[in-house]
Amino acid sequence: MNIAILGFGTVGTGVFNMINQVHRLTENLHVKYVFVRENQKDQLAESTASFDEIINDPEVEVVVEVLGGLEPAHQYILAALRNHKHVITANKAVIACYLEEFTQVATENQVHFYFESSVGGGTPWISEIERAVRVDDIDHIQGIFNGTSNFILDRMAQSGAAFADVLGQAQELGYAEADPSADVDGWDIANKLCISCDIAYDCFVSPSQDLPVFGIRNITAADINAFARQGYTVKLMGKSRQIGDAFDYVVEPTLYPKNTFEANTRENYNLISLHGETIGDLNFIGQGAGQLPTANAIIQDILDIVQHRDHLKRGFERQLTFQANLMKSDYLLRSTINYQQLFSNYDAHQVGDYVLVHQIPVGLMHSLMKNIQEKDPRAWMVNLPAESHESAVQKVAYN
Ligand SMILES: NC(=O)C1=CN([C@@H]2O[C@H](COP(=O)(O)OP(=O)(O)OC[C@H]3O[C@@H](n4cnc5c(N)ncnc54)[C@H](OP(=O)(O)O)[C@@H]3O)[C@@H](O)[C@H]2O)C=CC1
Ligand SMILES: N[C@@H](CC=O)C(=O)O
Repeated sequence: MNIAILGFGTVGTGVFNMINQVHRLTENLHVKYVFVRENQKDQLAESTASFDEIINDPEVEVVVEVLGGLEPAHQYILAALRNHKHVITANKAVIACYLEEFTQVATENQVHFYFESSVGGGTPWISEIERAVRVDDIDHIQGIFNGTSNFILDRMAQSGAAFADVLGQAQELGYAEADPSADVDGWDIANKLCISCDIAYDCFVSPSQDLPVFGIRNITAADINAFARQGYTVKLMGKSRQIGDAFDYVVEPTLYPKNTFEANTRENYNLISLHGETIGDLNFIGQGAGQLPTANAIIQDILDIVQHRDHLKRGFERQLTFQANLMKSDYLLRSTINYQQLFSNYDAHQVGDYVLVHQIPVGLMHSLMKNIQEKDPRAWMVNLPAESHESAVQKVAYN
């Protein structure tokens, strides 16, 4: 099978090397083209800077898109599908925006559009949601979906290193996005959560700036230490619940006691979970970022095409309504501004360096936080899930 790889960065290089060096089922795979920028076209025998050469070559059956970003990735994927090439991509930003369109164009042209590596890196997550929904309605998705932010939080907690230094290490290791603000501000998780909801709920969820998304840019060593001293760990989580015809969706730092799976998810690993009616909770752990785990998942998709293992096709026909305030929760907020008036309708009081806000609707807390950050850009908040709550509040806030 002839393959073209679009992009020769961290992931593209990994796919190229694995196909050429790892001879198990990959021995019948052949990389015919590697699409690069004009000034890099002499890099390899397979390099080309002409996308047209690739899509007009009838010998190319599979196009692997690992350029990143929205354009030209979006147009290249559509052109490849329309030229009857199967497309595999790790690019969650473009999938989150255009999955509905890609699915439709792939179906019209009788080719496959596969994207296992886009969520969870090497962790088999998309394929397991697809299996789960054959039997169950999934009503809850939650997880550590971003390797870079988990690496940063873990290294800061373990070694006391500064945020900027650890981010630099994540970039050197190939975990971070080209623009790492997507990793630290939560938007990479937002994209991954959209894709997961699309498949789990069969309802296309478009990423938008209105979604409640809050990251770890403002976390300090003092925050991490305050929680760690009492046995709690901060994780940047993506969460969604579906209740009746409504669903919610949130990305936020969250506090976990040290004996939980979440607190023990280290380095660049992801821990992603779903809840189904009959299966109960299912947890998946694996490397969520990095060259070889991601390339591995891409090659699994290629082999699914070779072996005619068709993935689930979703029509995105369900009409679910997004409700930012579907759930209430407790938050610890650190800010220099006077919060009294903002939280006057809620039980909110100062405990140590933080304000504890009880049982506030999640979407409302996020929109109030946006207001707070207009006056205090360094403000930060962390969610306290019910299961962490009792002991966390008492220990963290009062010590
Ligand atoms: N790294 C990881 O762990 C994971 C990454 N992903 C996703 O995989 C994709 C690729 O990531 P990664 O390999 O890390 O990113 P890189 O930035 O390392 O690689 C992207 C490559 O594509 C090139 N490129 C971008 N635009 C063009 C263009 N228009 N024409 C030619 N070449 C272009 C870049 O060149 P230049 O540098 O000159 O811009 C770069 O060499 C992204 O969508 C990412 O989100 C998914 C899972 C894990
Ligand atoms: N930047 C992403 C790469 C994988 O999706 C991450 O850190 O998780």
